[in-house]
Amino acid sequence: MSNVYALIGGSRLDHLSRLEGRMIDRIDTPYGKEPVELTRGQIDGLEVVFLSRHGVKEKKPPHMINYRANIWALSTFKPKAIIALASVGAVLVEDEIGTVAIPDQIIDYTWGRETSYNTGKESVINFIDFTYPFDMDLRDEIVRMADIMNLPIVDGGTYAVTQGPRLETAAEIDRIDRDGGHYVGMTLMPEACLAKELNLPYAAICQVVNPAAGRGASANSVEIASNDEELNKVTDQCVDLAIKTFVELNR
Ligand SMILES: CSC[C@H]1O[C@H](OP(=O)(O)O)[C@H](O)[C@@H]1O
Ligand code: HPA
Repeated sequence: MSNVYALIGGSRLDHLSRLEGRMIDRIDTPYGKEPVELTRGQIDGLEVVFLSRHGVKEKKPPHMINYRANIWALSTFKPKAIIALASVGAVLVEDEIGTVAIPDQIIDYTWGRETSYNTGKESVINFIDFTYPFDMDLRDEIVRMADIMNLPIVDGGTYAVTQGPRLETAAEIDRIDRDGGHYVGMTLMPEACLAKELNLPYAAICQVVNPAAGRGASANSVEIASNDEELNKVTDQCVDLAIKTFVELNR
């Protein structure tokens, strides 16, 4: 098989209509009975495997996603890079709805999730270096491609991962702000550290869909409606940015 690149779609993208020669794989993993459904195909001559993080038919809320199975299933294709799309709330008021950010740091506030492939039965524990949670070369490539595409993005920022599925309180967002968080979402952990344990270059493209709790006009202004044209346009731009980055990496 030629080089394969992996795209993870989040709450705003559960299928990739641009895939040609589409094939569906259901991958069994050691991490639960349910196989992980992946879609494979070509875009611009490139082999792409697509994962809908929340599932295909049944939608798993962020705290119930089987992250270990998802990343394991992707790893069976030995992807050269994984780009994850994620919707976020903006902690800072200057980051308006529609802002695209390429985060470079993570603060993890989740609990009770399976965060490792270490089982306690191995003779060697895999203590990964997680100083820089995203693959910096892949991040740089995404940022460079956004520049070539003339797509405005925020280069960097800290993604705070909350447990969900409830949204945060205003005080929790104030705390995240004091801690140095810029974007808030519920899914990039443990996705990022599991990818790192398996040595898979992983980076994220985040799309702001609402001001975080207490930072916007309304109490709960999460806007994930799939019929919102402006937001859909930005999601398409994020997909385009990911695919063009893959094409560039493959040159
Ligand atoms: C009401 S927030 C919805 C959902 O959006 C984000 O998911 P994803 O990263 O898959 O786009 C967020 O983390 C929540 O899970
Ligand atoms: N909080 C947590 N996750 C989110 C948000 C939010 O405000 N918006 C989109 N995903």
